[in-house]
Amino acid sequence: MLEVKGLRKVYRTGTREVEALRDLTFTVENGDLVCLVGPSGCGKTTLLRCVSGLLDPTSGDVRVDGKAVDGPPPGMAVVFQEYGRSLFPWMNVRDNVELPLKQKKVAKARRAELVEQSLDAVGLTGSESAYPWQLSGGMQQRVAIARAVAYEPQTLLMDEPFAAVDAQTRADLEDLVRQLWKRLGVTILFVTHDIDESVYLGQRVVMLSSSPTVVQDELIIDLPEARDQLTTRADPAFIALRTRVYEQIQAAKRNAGQ
Ligand SMILES: Nc1ncnc2c1ncn2[C@@H]1O[C@H](COP(=O)(O)OP(=O)(O)OP(=O)(O)O)[C@@H](O)[C@H]1O
Repeated sequence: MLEVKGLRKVYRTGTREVEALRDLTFTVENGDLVCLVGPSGCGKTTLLRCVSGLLDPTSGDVRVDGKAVDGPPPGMAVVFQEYGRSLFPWMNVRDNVELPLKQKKVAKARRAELVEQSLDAVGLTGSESAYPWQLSGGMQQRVAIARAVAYEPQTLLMDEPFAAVDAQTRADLEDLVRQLWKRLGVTILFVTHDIDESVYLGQRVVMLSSSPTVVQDELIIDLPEARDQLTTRADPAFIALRTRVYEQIQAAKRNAGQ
């Protein structure tokens, strides 16, 4: 279980202070797929950096299975928005996916197996020898997802991973995430500013206010487990849920303006 309790982050640069996160509390049960949605600049990246141990919070804490996070937790992998910057251009696809496994000291034969399986899972079998710059944006993001999946994480953090790809690729990648989640039983915390995406993907949506950020509301997404881009998005229940999330985000912006 991932627990975020009373998380606060104030950035201090010289005499300037920015209170990015004011007070965030929420939990993600093992095996859940939870989406965090909030307006631009509300501190989503800051939150993920605190959860993944890359940044120290000013106060509050993050626990994974009861243990306080102090540095990157071993069973966690992150997929960032900027795939162009997260893949090494001088390494081919195979080597990019294999690198974290080498760092984890996984034996060679097992590494080869994991690389093959994860590239197959994201539909990239045959692209092992290509370099990132020879691939489309959507394919590069698939490589980043394969790299995270090969690591066999218990928890996968995704920071607006599809913000930079076109709409059709985005829809394919959303379906890929749900498919991998079901197949691997991994816990996913997926951050997005896209309301429709949060409702389509999540079992639960945690809505954040504008900065300084608090949890505005949480919503259970009681849509059928089997989702597809056409029928789910046309379902009146989907439309009602997205309207609720939209209203909450608008309310959060109004409150911030006061
Ligand atoms: N290193 C830093 N130093 C000072 N302020 C920062 C730093 N990083 C982020 N901030 C500030 O903290 C706030 C939250 O930023 P953050 O990038 O976490 O938001 P976000 O929700 O991920 O943004 P976006 O939706 O645009 O990706 C912003 O006001 C930002 O300017």
